[in-house]
Amino acid sequence: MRALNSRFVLIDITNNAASWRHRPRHSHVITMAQRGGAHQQRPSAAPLKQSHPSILRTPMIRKPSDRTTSSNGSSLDCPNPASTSRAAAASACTELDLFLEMLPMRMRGELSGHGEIGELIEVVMDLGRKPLARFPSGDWVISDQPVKHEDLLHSTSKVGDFSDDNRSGIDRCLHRISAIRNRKLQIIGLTCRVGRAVSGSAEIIRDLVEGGGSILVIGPPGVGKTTLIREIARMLADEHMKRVVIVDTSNEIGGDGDVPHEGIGRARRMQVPNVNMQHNVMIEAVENHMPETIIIDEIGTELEALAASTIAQRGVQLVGTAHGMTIDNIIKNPSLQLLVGGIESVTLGDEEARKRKVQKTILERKGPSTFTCAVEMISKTECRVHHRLDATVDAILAGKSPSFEIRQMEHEANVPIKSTVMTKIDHHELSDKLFNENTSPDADYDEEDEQSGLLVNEEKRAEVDFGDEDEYDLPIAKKKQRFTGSTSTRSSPIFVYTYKILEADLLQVATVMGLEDEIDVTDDIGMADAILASASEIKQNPWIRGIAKFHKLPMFVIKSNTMAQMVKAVRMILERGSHISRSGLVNRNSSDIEIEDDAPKRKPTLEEIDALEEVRLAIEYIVIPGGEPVELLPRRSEIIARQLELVKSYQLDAENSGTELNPRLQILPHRLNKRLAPRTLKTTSDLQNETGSKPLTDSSGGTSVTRLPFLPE
Ligand SMILES: Nc1ncnc2c1ncn2[C@@H]1O[C@H](COP(=O)(O)OP(=O)(O)OP(=O)(O)O)[C@@H](O)[C@H]1O
Repeated sequence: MRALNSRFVLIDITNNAASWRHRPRHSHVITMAQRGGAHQQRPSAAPLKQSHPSILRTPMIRKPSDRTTSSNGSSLDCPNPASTSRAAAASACTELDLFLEMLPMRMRGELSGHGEIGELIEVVMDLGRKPLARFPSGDWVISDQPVKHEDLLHSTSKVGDFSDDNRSGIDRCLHRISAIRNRKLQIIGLTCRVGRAVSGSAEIIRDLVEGGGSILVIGPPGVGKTTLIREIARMLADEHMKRVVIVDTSNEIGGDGDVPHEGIGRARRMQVPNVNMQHNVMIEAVENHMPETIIIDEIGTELEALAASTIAQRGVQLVGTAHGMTIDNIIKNPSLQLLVGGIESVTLGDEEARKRKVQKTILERKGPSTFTCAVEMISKTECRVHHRLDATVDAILAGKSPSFEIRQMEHEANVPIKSTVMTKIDHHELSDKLFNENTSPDADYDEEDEQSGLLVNEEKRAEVDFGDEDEYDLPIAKKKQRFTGSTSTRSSPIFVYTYKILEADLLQVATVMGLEDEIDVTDDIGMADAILASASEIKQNPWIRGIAKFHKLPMFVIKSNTMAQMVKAVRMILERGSHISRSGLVNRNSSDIEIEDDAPKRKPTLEEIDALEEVRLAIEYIVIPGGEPVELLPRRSEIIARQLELVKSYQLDAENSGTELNPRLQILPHRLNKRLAPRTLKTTSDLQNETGSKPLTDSSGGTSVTRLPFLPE
């Protein structure tokens, strides 16, 4: 079993992997042999190695007459689409051959001999740079000769017109060719992605697809979202005889050209003339073509989210994708919030707040979420399933841990092999959970599993995970530079090795503080300048201290993974790193450097807690992600002073927007001066004297404020 994070309770619902190897009812993996006809196996003489057995392809018919000679005398494996009709070429060659043919001759020769050519993901051609091929195993330099204008011209001449989103394709193929232009709009770079219909790729969520609910697929670029929903379209149209309409904004699901690719089966495809019209076409699909299911790739704007919610309200099953790592990203994205029902801040009465045991100002879901369930794609063969999206959103907004199921699939056979139901919980909740609960985190789930024919392990087992990987993490790009800086003038950032703290959170905080060039993360402890860990993890795993000692690294410890603590940690790490050498960063007394809470030493009153929580929620859910100001409730002046401290600890600005008798803060989406000035905490009278209704200046006295950058989706 793979190592899991200690913040999860893991209940393995499979006794062994074999119990999941049986297919869900009615399901079968469609292989090329089973589908026959157009999906027959490639003749063994085919020149290109294709390692994935379930990739749909047109049959390879190779006759001597098919071989053509290019202008430079080279022999090609496929007929030249320019000399025959594109449709004929498509049926006579594999799509990969057509893809390779689009590349300049010198690159084609090198690339087609590569051992992993069947798994090629992308070819990247940037003017004046060496052309690169991206494989699952990593990037590969195709040629030492830099890309020339002629190379780009050759490739663009082989593809269709570029639409306003700078994307194009090859007729009846699923490849996506994306252009980068210079300021004169000339093409100076191309990203050529190999598109494939991967039969069986939707087996991992077959039960959700067949269940008829709307499904939101989330994942980072390139993880396989489009491939998954293409297969869902085919599955629903061909196996379940549903009326499926695909709104194909970039022709990526159904391929380029007017006749859609066979990978979508009987599903119909509507093209979108202009990316800004995607939402119109979504509504048109429902109004004109009586679909039972609508498939839509890349819901990215508020209008598209609105159209999706309209479609869902009309009882049509919706399968859509959005960029983002987790549902939390969608909640924090103001354009996409609607997909999860929208969010509002609600102020409860004293009585209600006491009854619910929550602070007075809480965040709540505004309405029903557009999608029934959500799938967070971790990789092409692994995903997290949130069976009830609204319950997940409610849990996140209430600061609780959502329940989800992790599913894995055998790569080659596209057969689901493992499923685990998980709840992410805090350590102090852990022991209660382990000893007081004998039930699954989601009691309804057992029933559903049994109904859907999944074998459920009788002895559901709760485990604490002590592995290295955070299941809720997704990998991010990490720089691998060694810090060799001497003293005050370090040119490279300080590298932090985080332990059980999301690297993305740390980077996000650094970006918000404008310090992204000064601090970075590394997963190589040998390269790190400091370790940042959470106190609860260190309690669980005291050996981390040994590692820190061995590498002579200072260890900064935060008590909770809040943004405010992270801001303080960044500041402290940089303060220490900015004026001392690497050896100076060593924590000589080898004790942890604790990041103190901003909270007062005395026990805070309920009113204070309520007021500070109001600030935290407003900043983390509205001001930072939405870039909007938030006006807080009127408070007593001492409390406002505490709120202001907290606002400033996020490096944000605030103004007094109330009256003298009824002061209240408005948090502004401006960040304070980037310089690491010591914090000066203002008293309430300072606040009233200084601000009136004007924005507060920061401690450096500067009044110019820059707009807070939007956080990545
Ligand atoms: N199950 C799979 N097996 C093999 N290859 C796959 C699979 N899923 C996707 N791929 C390949 O991975 C690449 C990226 O896939 P895809 O375009 O579906 O990703 P995406 O998440 O939609 O990306 P983006 O968000 O950038 O549009 C493609 O080359 C595709 O052929």
